Amino acid sequence: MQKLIIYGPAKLMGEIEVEGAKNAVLPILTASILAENKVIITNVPDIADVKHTLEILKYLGCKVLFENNTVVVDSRSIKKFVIPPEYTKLMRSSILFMGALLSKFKKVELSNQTGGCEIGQRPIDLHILAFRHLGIDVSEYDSRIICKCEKIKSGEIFLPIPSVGATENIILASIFCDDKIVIKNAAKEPEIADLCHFLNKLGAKIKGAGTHIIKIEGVKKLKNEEVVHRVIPDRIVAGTYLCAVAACGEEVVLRGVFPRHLDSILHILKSAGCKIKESKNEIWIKKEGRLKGGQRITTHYYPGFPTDLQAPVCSAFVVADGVTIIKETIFENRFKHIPELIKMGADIHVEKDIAVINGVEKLRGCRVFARDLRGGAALFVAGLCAEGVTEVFEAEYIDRGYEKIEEKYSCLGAKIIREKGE
Ligand SMILES: CC(=O)N[C@H]1[C@@H](OP(=O)(O)OP(=O)(O)OC[C@H]2O[C@@H](n3ccc(=O)[nH]c3=O)[C@H](O)[C@@H]2O)O[C@H](CO)[C@@H](O)[C@@H]1O
Ligand SMILES: C=C(OP(=O)(O)O)C(=O)O
Repeated sequence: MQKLIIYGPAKLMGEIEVEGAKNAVLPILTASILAENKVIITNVPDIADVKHTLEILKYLGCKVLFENNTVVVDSRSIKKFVIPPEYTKLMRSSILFMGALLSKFKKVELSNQTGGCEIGQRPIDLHILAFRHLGIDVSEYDSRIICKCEKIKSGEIFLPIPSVGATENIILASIFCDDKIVIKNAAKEPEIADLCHFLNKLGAKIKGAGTHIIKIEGVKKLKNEEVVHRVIPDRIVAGTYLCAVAACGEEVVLRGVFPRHLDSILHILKSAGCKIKESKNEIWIKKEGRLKGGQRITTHYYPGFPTDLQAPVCSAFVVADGVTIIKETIFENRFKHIPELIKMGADIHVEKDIAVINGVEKLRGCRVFARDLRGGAALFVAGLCAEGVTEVFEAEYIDRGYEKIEEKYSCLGAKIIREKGE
């Protein structure tokens, strides 16, 4: 078990380059099995979920190289369309191989036991309903899902919830459809636009990505040429840096970010007293004194406040002056960081999906356990601003989505070491 030992309180100063987005690179790597030639993907974060995806690609028969944040995938040798549970269990987004393998082979078989963090029930009913609507025969036996079809039929799909994963799976399954597929109430997250941008480079015909209506015109074949694609910056990693500066104070410049992807968190932190300036690819943040409470934060689909930043922002407002209310509307079980924050001295009351935070002057370091990725990041942020030593156990959760977190925050002046835990 990995643990991060943080010697707080830290003042964060300096400049940092934000890594590529986990939630964009995972579907893009999955989509790379469709390419007719090599793909070169740059700005790939060196995180556990990327390594797991590469393991699946290799298992399927792809040739894969990962060096210096660049992945080269050659899927011309891909042979398999069945993914065993030991691979799907590695992470949640293994479910996206359903759509990609269906496009490739018109059949796919995988375990419905996908891994990742337990933050809610996370059913895949909308993925399956949509597949059936496209003429795909979907059956489930012994926790395995088997999908097959002769062709992908045209049509319109209305998603009752703008699910990110369902939107991506439908897109991946649709690129060779017999005419046109329209997804209504599609998810608008920037990572979906990045996936579609990549697929269009490969030769797909997708319009409307980033809006609620996505139109896919089926193509017979993709282009046989090498494609290079740079993954968009990780808005959640960037948002976590912003929360850390808001919690600890001082002055940081985030480089290589898209500020427009971060509007919701920037708005909240500005209202809470942080000084922030944005330019095309940079955000400057300065925080002096205590953050102002009094904020009402409700998670929502993009461009609303992201559920993935709910835990990190919670750690920032734990030490704010005043009461802050956070409502989690996307996942049922995403407050697992709160009992750990309370151990550190936070004053938080949870009633169903609402957390009421009475800001305290300071936190004190102690032993805490990460229970999921973003909850782990929240404990890391809390450890940075706490007095004394915080040990964050089960740091493997954090490693799913943050590249070398201790090294990056050390560059900003924090004192952190990583150790094998007990
Ligand atoms: C790899 C990736 O990109 N993960 C992100 C993706 O997860 P993921 O794609 O799993 O999230 P979804 O947008 O699908 O889930 C949103 C809500 O819809 C529900 N739902 C979803 C599908 C379905 O078939 N039925 C159903 O009821 C889920 O339980 C959840 O309550 O979007 C989430 C919401 O922004 C983020 O927290 C995750 O970081
Ligand atoms: C919940 C997350 O990821 P995943 O959907 O991969 O579990 C996340 O990135 O916060």
